[in-house]
Amino acid sequence: MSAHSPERRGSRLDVSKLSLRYGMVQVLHQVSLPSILPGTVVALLGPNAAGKSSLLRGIAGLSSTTGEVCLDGVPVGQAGFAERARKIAYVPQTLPAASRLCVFESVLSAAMAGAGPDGRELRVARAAEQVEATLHQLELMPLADRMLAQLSGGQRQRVGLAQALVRKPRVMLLDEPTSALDLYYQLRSLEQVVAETKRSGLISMIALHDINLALRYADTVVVLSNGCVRGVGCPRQVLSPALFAEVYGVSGRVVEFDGVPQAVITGVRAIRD
Ligand SMILES: Nc1ncnc2c1ncn2[C@@H]1O[C@H](COP(=O)(O)OP(=O)(O)OP(=O)(O)O)[C@@H](O)[C@H]1O
Repeated sequence: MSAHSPERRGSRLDVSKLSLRYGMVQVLHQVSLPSILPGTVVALLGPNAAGKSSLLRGIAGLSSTTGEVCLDGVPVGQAGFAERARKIAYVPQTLPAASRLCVFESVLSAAMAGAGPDGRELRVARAAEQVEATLHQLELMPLADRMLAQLSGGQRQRVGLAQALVRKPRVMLLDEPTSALDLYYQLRSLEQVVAETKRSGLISMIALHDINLALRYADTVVVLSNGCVRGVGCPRQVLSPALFAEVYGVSGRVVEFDGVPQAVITGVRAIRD
């Protein structure tokens, strides 16, 4: 998958034959992806129940899987859960509302979790600087002192992104990070993710339902259906009329409008099972 020239070298991510089951139900079937290089934004697409969240959780080590997830050729499972969590940040769709922390404290605790082995005072001072920079970057400073429990769904979702970015992971797994956001913050948040991905050489894998956001921001798309990969590669090539029909059950195609690729969906093709 596509490479860029990040300021800081990141890690290559390899996902090989990843399978996941919940009880008797097989949800992912030997999912393998081409190597994902540092500085790549991957959009993870597919219909409801395709397995997008399961794949992200499997890569993060939050669900038990078979197969292999490697960073620079080393299986991430070998390093233990804490080390894996330092390298791979997973952001669920919604942060739990029940928290006694304010925004600054919640992002600070994420930064501390990702901090290196320096003395505690130094770590806190450095982490606090990083929190401030991240809150500025995501336009969250006005909310810094607000309690998480008092935020709107969209505000909480933006704080979740701040918690991931501040940790400076190698891989960021974002589960529908724009589902609660207005149009402005959908674009601004993904612009920040793309900028940080390129600047730091991390890998961002983003589950999305909005094809237009994928077309606008992703270097690569992975399309899942029934737990299998149905397409992977350059968004404009993968998102063909045949794929819209077969995977989503709709008639659609990608056109260029004012220099921006857009999906035009003209209708439902067939009633899906
Ligand atoms: N904890 C669970 N226990 C049992 N089955 C589950 C569990 N979580 C997910 N599933 C099942 O796994 C399948 C894949 O779900 P998953 O959440 O990964 O899909 P998704 O592509 O993220 O869907 P959506 O777009 O609707 O969020 C679904 O059939 C779902 O019902």
